[in-house]
Amino acid sequence: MNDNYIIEVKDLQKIYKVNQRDKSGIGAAFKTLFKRDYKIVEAVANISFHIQPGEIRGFIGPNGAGKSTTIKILSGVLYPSSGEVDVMGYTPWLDRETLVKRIGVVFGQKSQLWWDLPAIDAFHLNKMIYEIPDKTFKDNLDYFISALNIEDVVKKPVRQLSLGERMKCEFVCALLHEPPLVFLDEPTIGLDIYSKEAIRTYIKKINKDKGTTFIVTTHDLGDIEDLCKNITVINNGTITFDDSLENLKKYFTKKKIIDITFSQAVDPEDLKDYNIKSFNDISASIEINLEENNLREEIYKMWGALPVIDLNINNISIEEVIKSIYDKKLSHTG
Ligand SMILES: Nc1ncnc2c1ncn2[C@@H]1O[C@H](COP(=O)(O)OP(=O)(O)OP(=O)(O)O)[C@@H](O)[C@H]1O
Repeated sequence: MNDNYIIEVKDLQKIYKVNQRDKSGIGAAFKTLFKRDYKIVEAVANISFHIQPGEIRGFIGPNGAGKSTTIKILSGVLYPSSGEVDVMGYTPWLDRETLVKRIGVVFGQKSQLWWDLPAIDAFHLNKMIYEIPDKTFKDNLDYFISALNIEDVVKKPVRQLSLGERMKCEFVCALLHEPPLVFLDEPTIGLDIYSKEAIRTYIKKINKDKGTTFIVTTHDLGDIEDLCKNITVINNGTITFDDSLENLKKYFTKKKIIDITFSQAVDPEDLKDYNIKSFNDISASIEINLEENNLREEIYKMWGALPVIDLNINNISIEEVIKSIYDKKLSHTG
């Protein structure tokens, strides 16, 4: 496989065989003891992609798209049904023990810390598990404590920490053994905007200082916009977009959203010639395609024909952009 990539995935497929029962109840349960019906779920359908060292890659998709299944295969937790995967020279499901020492995982919704113990104790436990040399452990601990400003935080029992403080400790726990590759699963879920911003700042700092590659799985598009240069979108088990965020946005610079407020209720019939994104009698959001329409003319036309009191011209939001990929209105692999 290609030495320039930290992860290379070729034609990866994962099929789950799910036990099916037509009816509920004891009778149906008894019947399945003798005759089982199975349904095949193709969670990952022959996907291929690669990631370069030092990237912060967004790996996103709607619920049930196949993200967790793919990440579990990449981290050696699951066997695939077919395909090839190379993670830092290892085949994850065959070399799990070695690979585990070279990767880190942070789950926004699952803690690796011990509830009743201070985080510093969990860090020392990880030192033993990962056989981190004394000096590396001390240097990394000093680096993270100072970078994340958690000198006092690490000494308190985890149950007394705020979610933001706990997340910082989760990061330290996952990174003390200096893994070159870290999987982040919803790293900012439940955090307030300041803590989200702080966590994103630390991810970027660690990526810059240590060259750590991060794979970020998230439904928070703020994480993607702030952190990731490249994104891979998976939907129904297939990759529908795999390129830079910049190229993704380029598709949409030809479109503008006009948010209009009316002085009185408007009949939706009066807007029938427009591509309406939302409408509620006294306000509307209208999408204008600049390749087909002249923005200036459209605005003059609206102003003349409708009781407009306020009007704002906006770019398409990242949410709209990603939604159009999820809705399969756009697919592209770079
Ligand atoms: N152990 C399993 N057995 C059977 N089907 C499974 C199993 N794990 C996942 N699936 C199915 O595979 C598909 C992909 O699931 P997966 O958990 O990978 O999605 P996801 O993108 O991580 O979703 P979410 O954002 O909701 O976590 C779904 O249809 C799911 O129901």
